[in-house]
Amino acid sequence: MVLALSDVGYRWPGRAGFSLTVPELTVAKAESVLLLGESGSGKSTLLSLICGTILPDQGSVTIADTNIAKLSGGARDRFRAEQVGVIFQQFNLLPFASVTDNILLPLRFAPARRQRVSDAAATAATICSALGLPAEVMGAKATALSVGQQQRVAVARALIGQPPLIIADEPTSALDATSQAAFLDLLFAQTQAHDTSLLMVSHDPRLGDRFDRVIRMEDIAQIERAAA
Ligand SMILES: Nc1ncnc2c1ncn2[C@@H]1O[C@H](COP(=O)(O)OP(=O)(O)OP(=O)(O)O)[C@@H](O)[C@H]1O
Repeated sequence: MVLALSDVGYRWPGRAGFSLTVPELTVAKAESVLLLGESGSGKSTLLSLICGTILPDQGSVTIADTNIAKLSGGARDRFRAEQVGVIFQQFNLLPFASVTDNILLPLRFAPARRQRVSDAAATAATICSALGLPAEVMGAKATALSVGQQQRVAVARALIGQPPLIIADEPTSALDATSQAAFLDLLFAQTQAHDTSLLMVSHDPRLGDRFDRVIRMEDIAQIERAAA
């Protein structure tokens, strides 16, 4: 398994009203999984647990056979950079850095991932071209791009150096239906070419037929929500 959660429990510090429990969640190598859930059902909390930006109060989150809670903070940051490509809802690009520098950013913290890329700038350009980004934009600042182009840069940054797992948090929410379909075509072409596992979060069930498996927050997690 590329990703395995077992008996995970989490409560935000100081927020007694909300708790999330996930008995089991797995994603296999090369598998694509769509995770559906209502707003407030804990999807972002779950992704933070998977990325190791928060640690479970109980249970384990295992990526590529490593329990991420067992790593020290710095080692966990490096491990995440090596193993996980993340596409956030807001893309989180560095606004004043060039497109190329934004894409190469995760490699700075991930020597093994860096080693899979012999010529980093050329690889960034190849991925961008596969994602339909014109070569002229490579030197442009991220802020100069359209939303659709920024989204492709975020995808290229997640894909570079072939991390085994891609986590995507509502990456299509800013797009119309046609652009959504085109975006998923590009994303799947890349993940399938490299046997990359994909866990994507959305509230849109219409995306489901593109994925190997669709799961719902209410089926995999128990959420406790009490009035504050
Ligand atoms: N950083 C945080 N600190 C404290 N509480 C938080 C934090 N992030 C989320 N929560 C709380 O956790 C609960 C679940 O929120 P979460 O963002 O995980 O849900 P979601 O399914 O991702 O929602 P949405 O689809 O609206 O993004 C909410 O009660 C929220 O207030």
